[in-house]
Amino acid sequence: MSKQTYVRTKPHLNIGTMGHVDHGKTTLTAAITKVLSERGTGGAYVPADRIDRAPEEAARGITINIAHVEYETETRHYAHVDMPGHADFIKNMVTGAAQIDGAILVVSALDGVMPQTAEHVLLARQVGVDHIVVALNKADAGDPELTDLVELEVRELLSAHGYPGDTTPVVRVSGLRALDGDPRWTGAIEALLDAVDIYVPTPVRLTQAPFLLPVENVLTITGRGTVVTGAIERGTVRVGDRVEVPGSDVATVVTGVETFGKSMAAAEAGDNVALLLRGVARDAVRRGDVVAAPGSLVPRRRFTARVYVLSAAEGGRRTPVSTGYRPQFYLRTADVVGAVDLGPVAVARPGDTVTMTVELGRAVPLEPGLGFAIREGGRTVGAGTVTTVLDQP
Ligand SMILES: Nc1nc2c(ncn2[C@@H]2O[C@H](COP(=O)(O)OP(=O)(O)OP(=O)(O)O)[C@@H](O)[C@H]2O)c(=O)[nH]1
Ligand SMILES: [Mg+2]
Repeated sequence: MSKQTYVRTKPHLNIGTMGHVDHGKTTLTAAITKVLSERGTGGAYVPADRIDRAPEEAARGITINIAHVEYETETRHYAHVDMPGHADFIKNMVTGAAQIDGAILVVSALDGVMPQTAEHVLLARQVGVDHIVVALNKADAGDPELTDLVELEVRELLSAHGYPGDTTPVVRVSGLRALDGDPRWTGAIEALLDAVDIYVPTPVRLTQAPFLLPVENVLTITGRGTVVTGAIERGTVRVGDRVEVPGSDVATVVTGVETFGKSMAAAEAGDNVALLLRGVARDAVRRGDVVAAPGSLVPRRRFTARVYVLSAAEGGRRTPVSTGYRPQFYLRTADVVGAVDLGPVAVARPGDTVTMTVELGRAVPLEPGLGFAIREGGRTVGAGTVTTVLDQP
């Protein structure tokens, strides 16, 4: 792969922008890279039209999924995923959020809390994003008193989902005006980044555990082979390590490790990487699989879970679900159909929290505490946590 080498000098964190469609996530992401590239702490300016470029084009240039950009503050190296706001892209949002250590919730000061603002906060809570910083964007165009109301509304939304809404940093920004170089607004971007540096703690990484990488994307580099990308959930990996894809017959050796186009001697939990796998066919591994240390885990199909069924007001179903219901389950990067058994209760109404047994259509790595989303017909209808992993029937 590449000749440049990544030198680890600062803690690495994964962060992302989320929020309703058109509230300015991509513009803000571009503005962050511009302000930081001018500050000179590290990372290059990535214009919005490059952040939004299609993954197919990125694949030609190899390495990480295009929605990721990297930048550095004085104290940290960040990989930033710009999550799409449109409802159709919640699938990507779930994948993105599953691997971030903190999120920047982008809310337009002109529009306030909108349906996907609320849905993203709910999903973030569910997939284990513990720290959210709010960017009240488009503050250049908003009336200050209205913006105060929007701020209150966002704080209430966060509190309603178990975040500390009263103490969450809320920073008024204008991605657009910061891109123009207006000092008032580049200063606001600096304030936002300071809030992220201070408010989002450096997570404890499980570097000693057996290696596990949930596969986010699979690419082919002509002449070199198959590359898988994603954020390492636990353990470490280096060139020459043996790995497998549990539940498939893929058992191979890692022949390249990269992050953002730079090769790495060793990658560890939290790092966003591309791994080159020796002799693996493109279709032998797919998004939703995991690459793991040999023999370290066995995929399972059945589990019990505590599940919150979203109310109609939250964008969920209007009618109850009952035993036999077969929605899609989003676990790590996997998207699998599952049959629901509600036991003696038999029925769960929108707004209820229930215990259920789930039998997935395909085995995936499961463990107590793993969060997941339940979707049906393009919308999120539930959110849950695995409580017990059951043996295969
Ligand atoms: N006035 C003003 N307009 C902005 C600002 N930031 C973004 N916009 C405009 O809002 C529109 C949407 O911006 P994007 O950055 O594409 O929004 P997004 O949230 O990434 O949209 P999706 O990815 O489709 O969900 C564009 O027309 C931007 O120019 C801002 O700070 N102030
Ligand atoms: Mg966007």
